[in-house]
Amino acid sequence: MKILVSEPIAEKGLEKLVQEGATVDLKTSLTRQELLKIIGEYDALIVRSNTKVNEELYQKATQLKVVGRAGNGVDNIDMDGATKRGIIVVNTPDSNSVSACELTIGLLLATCRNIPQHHIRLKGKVWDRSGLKGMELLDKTVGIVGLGRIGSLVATRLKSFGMKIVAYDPYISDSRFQHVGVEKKEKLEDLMRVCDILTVHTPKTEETYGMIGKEQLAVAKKGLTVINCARAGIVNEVALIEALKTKIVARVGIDVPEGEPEPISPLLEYDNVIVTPHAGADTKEAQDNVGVTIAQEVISALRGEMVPNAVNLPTLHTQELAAVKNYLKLGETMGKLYYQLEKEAVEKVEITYRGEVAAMETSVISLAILKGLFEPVLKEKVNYVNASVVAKSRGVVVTESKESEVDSYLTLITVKVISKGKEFTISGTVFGKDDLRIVEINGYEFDVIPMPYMLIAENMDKPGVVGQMGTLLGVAKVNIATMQLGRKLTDNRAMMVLTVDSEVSKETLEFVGGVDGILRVRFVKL
Ligand SMILES: NC(=O)c1ccc[n+]([C@@H]2O[C@H](COP(=O)([O-])OP(=O)(O)OC[C@H]3O[C@@H](n4cnc5c(N)ncnc54)[C@H](O)[C@@H]3O)[C@@H](O)[C@H]2O)c1
Ligand SMILES: O=C(O)[C@H](O)COP(=O)(O)O
Repeated sequence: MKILVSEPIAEKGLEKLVQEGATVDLKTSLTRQELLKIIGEYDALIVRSNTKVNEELYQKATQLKVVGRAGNGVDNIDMDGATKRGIIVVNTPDSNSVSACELTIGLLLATCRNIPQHHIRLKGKVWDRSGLKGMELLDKTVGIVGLGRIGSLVATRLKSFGMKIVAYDPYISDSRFQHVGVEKKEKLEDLMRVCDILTVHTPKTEETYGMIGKEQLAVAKKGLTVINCARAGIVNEVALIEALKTKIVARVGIDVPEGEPEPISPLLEYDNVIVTPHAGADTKEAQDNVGVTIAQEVISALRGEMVPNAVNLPTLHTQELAAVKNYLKLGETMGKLYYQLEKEAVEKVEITYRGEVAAMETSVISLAILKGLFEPVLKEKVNYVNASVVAKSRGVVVTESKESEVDSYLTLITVKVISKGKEFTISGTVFGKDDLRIVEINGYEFDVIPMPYMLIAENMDKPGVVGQMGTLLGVAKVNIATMQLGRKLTDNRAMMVLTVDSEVSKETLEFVGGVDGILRVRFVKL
């Protein structure tokens, strides 16, 4: 595992990567050209907000499997490009929210009380309070745009100043507004009309970029204070400067000015504009959190495990992930069996979830099944991120259905693979906490614990076949660990599933296949 860290992360995070056996190169002052020259050597890249992870980089990054964003915002990462190539993007969305919230409050207080301006005068040995009258927060209205993680933390803290809080966020439920104790505004303009202080906490997207512009500032109360601790450009800087000139806006506090990391924003020229150089997450606590979390996630992702904060995968919280973990293993195992038993190209995959598993986040289990299905033919080129893209590109139709009830088991997954009119089915279950079992293949019933090496044979249900097979394996020094037989009395046929302790050579397989009554036999590796 070779990992390039292109921006500073906490020592603890670097240590964790090394402890997990990775070779880590910390190179935080590479030029773009230098980065592009060496990126082809690495399995993973860890960045913050200054490294542009885009098409130009992906084209050179021939080994890249994981991009770790040591932080929250992923606006510097081309997500489609990553997904297309099966590159998993992980971030640490919760690890620095408190620090970003506290800087927002800090900027808000500093802005409303002119703290930096006072500081600069006094440092210059000038004792002069004139022209810097501040504004109290008590009884003022703050308008929060984006009531997510940071917006909610800001709301909670500002309540203790005796402020009235209103918020605009069309993408969250009314109950979330109630839970945070904030008045909901249906329209952004309604919020702009009533607030004394505006603070933005949305991600930077096509929709939010410039969302606070000329029109929105035109309806604002005169003397508005604007705080942006989210991303540059969510508040349009040209409109903001115009509003400063016309005194619609009285003060501004900004953590990320346009042009980052170059200090080129025209806002820097205004005395009533306070700026910080994207320092929201720069606390020891946040960086330690972020560093350790991203190290864990990148390692898990490189090992092919499902990660809670994978940005280009269905969102899973840690608890949900713990609940589906064994089903991911089971699904992948079931998927892996198909191309090792059958040679027909897959046309359709029908997945049915029954019982307990039907109540879980099954979309990721379906991805695990597809990953397992295509892995034997595409090797490392398929993973959780691109499994459904791979299926689609191969013309495979995937359907998912759920039934809450199931006979005989508490929980059951059945995968039906359809190709050229033929159907292949496999079912599996999880007993107790983590006891995986394959319980059906093509209508034959078993209770098999999947193991790394297995022999699966179809045979005539007649005396002597099993014995001869055992003898031949013994001669070839292949030790049989377990053996199970499933039979269909209707057609005199049976299926044998053997778990063995070592690989089975082609020659041995041919001998076994030649036994009278063996219809076909396959060696399966899981
Ligand atoms: N300054 C820093 O150092 C720093 C640190 C961490 C995060 N951030 C930034 O802070 C911002 C918020 O982060 P978060 O963790 O709270 O994100 P979040 O995803 O938890 O919350 C964002 C909220 O914005 C809402 N939203 C999206 N589009 C919207 C729109 N058009 N109008 C109104 N609301 C909209 C979403 O519904 C969501 O509730 C992000 O831009 C993030 O990159 C900055
Ligand atoms: O999105 C984030 O996590 C913050 O904006 C911090 O960005 P940074 O890691 O570049 O400091």
